[in-house]
Amino acid sequence: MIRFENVGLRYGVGPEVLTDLSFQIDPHSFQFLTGPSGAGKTTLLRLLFLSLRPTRGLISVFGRETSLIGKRELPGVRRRIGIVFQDFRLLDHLTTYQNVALPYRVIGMEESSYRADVIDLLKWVGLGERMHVLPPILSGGEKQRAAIARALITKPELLLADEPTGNVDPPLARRLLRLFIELNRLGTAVVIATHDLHLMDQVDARRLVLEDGRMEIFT
Ligand SMILES: Nc1ncnc2c1ncn2[C@@H]1O[C@H](COP(=O)(O)OP(=O)(O)OP(=O)(O)O)[C@@H](O)[C@H]1O
Repeated sequence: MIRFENVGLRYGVGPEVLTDLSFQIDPHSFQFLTGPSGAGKTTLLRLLFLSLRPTRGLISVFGRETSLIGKRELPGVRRRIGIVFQDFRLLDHLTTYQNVALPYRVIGMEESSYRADVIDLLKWVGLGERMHVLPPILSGGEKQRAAIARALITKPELLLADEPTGNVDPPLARRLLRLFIELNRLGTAVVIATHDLHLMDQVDARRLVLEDGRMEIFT
């Protein structure tokens, strides 16, 4: 599904933040991406989401080499990937429902064709009662779940989540983890960036560990 071959990444003229990364992410797989603060987890997620290009090496996504994917094709490839950002990135002037429906709205779909899906998904993440409120009055955990629902609405083949339990208490973190596991069971490959050891200890999953720009894999 995703393949990195000797990938290196530097920002501008700075030092290499990621060095010689070679690994694969398989369809339907579940893995954590971890490592100390500043190790490059967010940078790696941005490479996976095609919002950054490697400075050397090759990345292929869904069987296509990313350097050959043109700007006009990018939205189509990205629709197959869901991403939950560390800072949620919800639009404050749209309700929870409208935020989650946004990926459909931007491609001009009729509301009647997705309304029931959006409502079902909001119920699934426990926001059935909060769908008509604006994000500024949601709690941190509710925002987190709204961001997760928005990432899932297009039924992505790959879900990327950056510290998805960073702002929530342990019971909610466990609930979110169960949600990701359930999603994975339904067929989506999942990559969760986290440095929450307690969270990782709850699942027997592959760990991609970044340290000093290099990756070690524990299966
Ligand atoms: N836009 C940027 N320009 C220059 N340097 C950057 C940029 N973004 C990140 N860096 C640097 O790249 C390195 C990796 O950062 P990154 O945010 O990917 O790490 P991280 O593992 O996600 O950290 P954290 O766990 O604290 O979120 C850091 O040294 C950071 O300062």
